[in-house]
Amino acid sequence: MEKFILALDQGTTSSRAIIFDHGGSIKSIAQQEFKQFYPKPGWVEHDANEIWATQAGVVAEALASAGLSGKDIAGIGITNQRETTIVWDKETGEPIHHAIVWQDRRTAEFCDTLKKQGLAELIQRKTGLVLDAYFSGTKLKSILDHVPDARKRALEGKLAFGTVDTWLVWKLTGGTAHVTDVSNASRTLLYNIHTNQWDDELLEIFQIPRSILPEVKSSSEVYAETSPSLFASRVPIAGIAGDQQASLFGQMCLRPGMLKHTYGTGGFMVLNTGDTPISSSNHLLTTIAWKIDGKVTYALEGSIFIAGAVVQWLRDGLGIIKTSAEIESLARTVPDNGDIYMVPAFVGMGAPHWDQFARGTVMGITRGTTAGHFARAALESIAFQTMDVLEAMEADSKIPIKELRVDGGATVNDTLMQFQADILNVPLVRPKTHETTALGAAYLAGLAVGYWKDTSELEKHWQSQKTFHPSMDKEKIADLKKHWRRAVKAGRGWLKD
Ligand SMILES: Nc1ncnc2c1ncn2[C@@H]1O[C@H](COP(=O)(O)OP(=O)(O)O)[C@@H](O)[C@H]1O
Ligand SMILES: O=P(O)(O)OC[C@H](O)CO
Repeated sequence: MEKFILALDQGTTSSRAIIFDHGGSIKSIAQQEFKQFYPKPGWVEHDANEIWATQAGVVAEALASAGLSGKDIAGIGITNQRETTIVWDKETGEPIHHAIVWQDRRTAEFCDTLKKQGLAELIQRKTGLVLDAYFSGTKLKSILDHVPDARKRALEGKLAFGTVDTWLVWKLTGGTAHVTDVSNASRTLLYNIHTNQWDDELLEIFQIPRSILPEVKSSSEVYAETSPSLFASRVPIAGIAGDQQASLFGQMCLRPGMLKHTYGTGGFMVLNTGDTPISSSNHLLTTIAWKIDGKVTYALEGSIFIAGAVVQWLRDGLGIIKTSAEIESLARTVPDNGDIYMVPAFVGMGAPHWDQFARGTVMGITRGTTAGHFARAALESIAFQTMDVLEAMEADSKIPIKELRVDGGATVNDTLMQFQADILNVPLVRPKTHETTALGAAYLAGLAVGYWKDTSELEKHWQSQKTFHPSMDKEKIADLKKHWRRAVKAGRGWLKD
């Protein structure tokens, strides 16, 4: 009987379950949004139990709508919002605190203190990361420091830390497996990407007891089987990768020099650099793409904190659109941005600026400014940020970028895609399968259980749906860039005097 691969794609705003067939096509899909908590300005939390409940719910829904059960699934792949930090009690399985989300800025001051102690260079050398509140290490420290007795219980071996992948595997296995994969571990500030181990010196700097950490595995292997209480038959959990690395894999960027950009809540450009960890001179991250069959593949990454989230803000914060899709028709009510520039530094700025204390700005407002201009400026802000990262990527890799493969929720927006191709002066290629992140996780799992033979079989699945060709004149591009740069400058360091 025909079998399928189930991918769990646990994103920042929603949990998705997608069932893929042998040709890499979607058999069924289910998605559920969950609640975002903003307890203080700059803080972002999730309820880890709700993450699990929505994830389990969409798995049941996807199976039911395809008319399948656990016995039809050859393997499960997991991909997840990265860096988001969860700590739970090993005995009860209860989280001891809300998950602190990757966007959360509460540890910015602590990062600054470490910078003043001159530790940024050492940390970057070992982890490939910029010392920033974005990553898990300082979030984990904050939970251990603020939840009563947490540090003591951690030292007694009673607590478990995990990124979302680890939490999902723990729940799927009924609390028997405490594992993560290299791609997620490489986002913690605690993992040495050169020795491929948790690093004692880093653990000391961030005051993290080793006993709380999961075991680090490859991205494609059978980690464990699902608990008998979940499905009628046990299903192997066989692939794990952080969502941006999974999308690089799903986009079949398997060779050095290939890159993709994902437009989700944030925006993430990732370049495959092969077996060489390239150290960035332009404020990008050196990170692990995946480890398969004992071989580690490295990547360069430019992380933008707010991409599609600016559209959500227009919808939920300002209320000037009712659905995300409406931004496109609203933006088209005006011929151009009317000289409005929006910099959505709502949680500081990531690559290549790395300013924890920047905040959002809208520059150039006049009496003639309309909601249409706001919509256009919001879309353009996503594209301008991507441009900044692409320029850093070209400077670091010395590779002129000839085309950009794109994916993620905001790529349905043709106006954004065309403006992006224009401002980059590079063709944008949107693949047929929008769900490349989930597909990447499915591929990693399917390879581990022999569902697919090798990556050359998978490469045949990748197909372009549409290419956006650049068509803007150079003077116009230069003018837009100049104004964008001035707007970015205006919001830099806003929280500092
Ligand atoms: N038509 C659209 N135009 C622009 N952005 C959109 C559109 N539709 C959805 N989005 C944005 O896409 C994002 C969701 O993409 P997704 O890849 O599901 O993200 P995540 O994995 O981070 O949850 C949201 O931030 C949403 O605002
Ligand atoms: O949920 P996404 O798709 O915006 O991805 C979040 C990233 O993994 C954060 O590093």
